[in-house]
Amino acid sequence: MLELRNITAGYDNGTVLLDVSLTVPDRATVALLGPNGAGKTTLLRVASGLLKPYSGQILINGQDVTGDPAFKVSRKGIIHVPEGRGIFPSLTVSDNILLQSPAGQFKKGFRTATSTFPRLQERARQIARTLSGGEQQMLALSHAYVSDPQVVLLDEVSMGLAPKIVEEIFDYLADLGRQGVAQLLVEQYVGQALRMADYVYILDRGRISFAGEPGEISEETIMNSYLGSLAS
Ligand SMILES: Nc1ncnc2c1ncn2[C@@H]1O[C@H](COP(=O)(O)OP(=O)(O)OP(=O)(O)O)[C@@H](O)[C@H]1O
Repeated sequence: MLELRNITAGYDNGTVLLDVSLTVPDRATVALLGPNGAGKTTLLRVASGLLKPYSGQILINGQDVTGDPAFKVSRKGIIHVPEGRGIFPSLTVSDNILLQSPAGQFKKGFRTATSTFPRLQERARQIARTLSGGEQQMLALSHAYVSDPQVVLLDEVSMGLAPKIVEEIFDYLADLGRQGVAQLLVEQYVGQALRMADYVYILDRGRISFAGEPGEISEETIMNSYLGSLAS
């Protein structure tokens, strides 16, 4: 279980998150929604140890990891698939999978990645930057399969992809969920996120404005709240 407790965080030019608390229970899919600039990416960066919060705590299975660097947080089972895919564009597919795999487990990692995403097998020697957008996203997502994580933080993994590929990517996320991997999902496709999620949080200007189950809120209410946020 991943818990963020009363997180306040930001950058040199100002505070972005104000007293944010959020829990990702074991095996659950949690959607983190909100308008542009609300602080969703910042929250994922705090959760993965990339950004140290000003105050508040980050706990993994009850253990306080606040202030731990990202590599230590990832060793505890929190994998971050960042906005913009987070692959090494000038390396081959195979080398990217090598870097995603736990130390000494490349062969197993490669088998897992290519049985999940057969297209990566065909393109193993290809330089990652030359893959299609969908294939690059599959390569980014393979990190979540090969490293046997507890929780995957997914930042707009559907961004910039054709609708058919987006559907395919969501199928992979559903599959990952069935394997028992918990997910914290930042997503622009609100309807799809609501269908997949066990719990939903809405972030508005750095504060949680809603926390509950998907059945408690409609897509329309969420979209209207985005517009309200932009108008004010
Ligand atoms: N590295 C940074 N340095 C300074 N300010 C930043 C940095 N990254 C983000 N911000 C600012 O923090 C605020 C929240 O940004 P963040 O990317 O977390 O929002 P978001 O909800 O993910 O937005 P979007 O949906 O547009 O991706 C914005 O005002 C942004 O300009």
